[in-house]
Amino acid sequence: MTVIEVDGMVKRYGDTTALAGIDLRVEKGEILGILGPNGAGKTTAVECIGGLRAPDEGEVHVLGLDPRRDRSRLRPVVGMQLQEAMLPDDLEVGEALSLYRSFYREGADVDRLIADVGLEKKRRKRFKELSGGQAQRLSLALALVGRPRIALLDELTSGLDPRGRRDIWQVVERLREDGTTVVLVSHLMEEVERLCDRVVLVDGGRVVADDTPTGLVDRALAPGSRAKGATLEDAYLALTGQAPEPPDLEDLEEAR
Ligand SMILES: Nc1ncnc2c1ncn2[C@@H]1O[C@H](COP(=O)(O)OP(=O)(O)OP(=O)(O)O)[C@@H](O)[C@H]1O
Repeated sequence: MTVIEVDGMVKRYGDTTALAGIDLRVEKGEILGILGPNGAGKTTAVECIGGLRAPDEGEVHVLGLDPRRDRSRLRPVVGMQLQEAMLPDDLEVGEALSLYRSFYREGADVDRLIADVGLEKKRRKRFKELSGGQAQRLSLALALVGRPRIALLDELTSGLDPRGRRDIWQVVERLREDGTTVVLVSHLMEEVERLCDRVVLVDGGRVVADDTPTGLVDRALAPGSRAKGATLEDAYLALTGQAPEPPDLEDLEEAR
């Protein structure tokens, strides 16, 4: 079952075309990674899917509904982790989660969620006292507190230490076991290789590749490259035109 359908999505900010016609499908229970250089349009795409922004052109459907027009119907089933959570400065971690939990008829166990994201010792800390990584963990917990059927996670683990990253990967793996559909934006190839069933590579506001992580390596590089140790990062750099230029043979000859 297709839960997210995007057709020809265009978004402009003044003179800047952030999305130049994006098509995207996400199936139920799938973990889709969105990769791409800074400014490629990843956050804009996720914000349009989550109903925070309206595309200028094209169609977006989530569970067959319009994310903006049907926002109140989608709110209980779509959880969004944003790059920057906005909470009152003095709200404590435990209070914020209990408050958000109260918005949902059925939701996560707050104590369990706090433990899962590694915030047990910060339960009584106010939002303004959290470090960047702690605020990031809280924003993920807030996205998941209503046990959403679809989780939109923007830069899931950026700013987290290696331990924190692994904690959060386990949280996402549990979402997979529960059948939650996940869209995650990431710059970490290790994260995408570990978690994602499929990767959409966005560059310049367009989808330039859509494949499994291993399929992407095969597609981007010469046959047999994977056996020789080529990685998703190599494929990413090749597909986005960021791979280092191979040395010019004539220059090498001259240097000898
Ligand atoms: N609110 C805004 N007003 C004007 N321009 C914007 C706005 N938000 C994004 N843009 C521009 O739209 C383009 C896409 O930005 P977006 O944040 O979607 O990219 P991204 O792929 O998520 O980047 P990053 O990896 O740096 O987070 C960029 O050129 C950016 O400067």
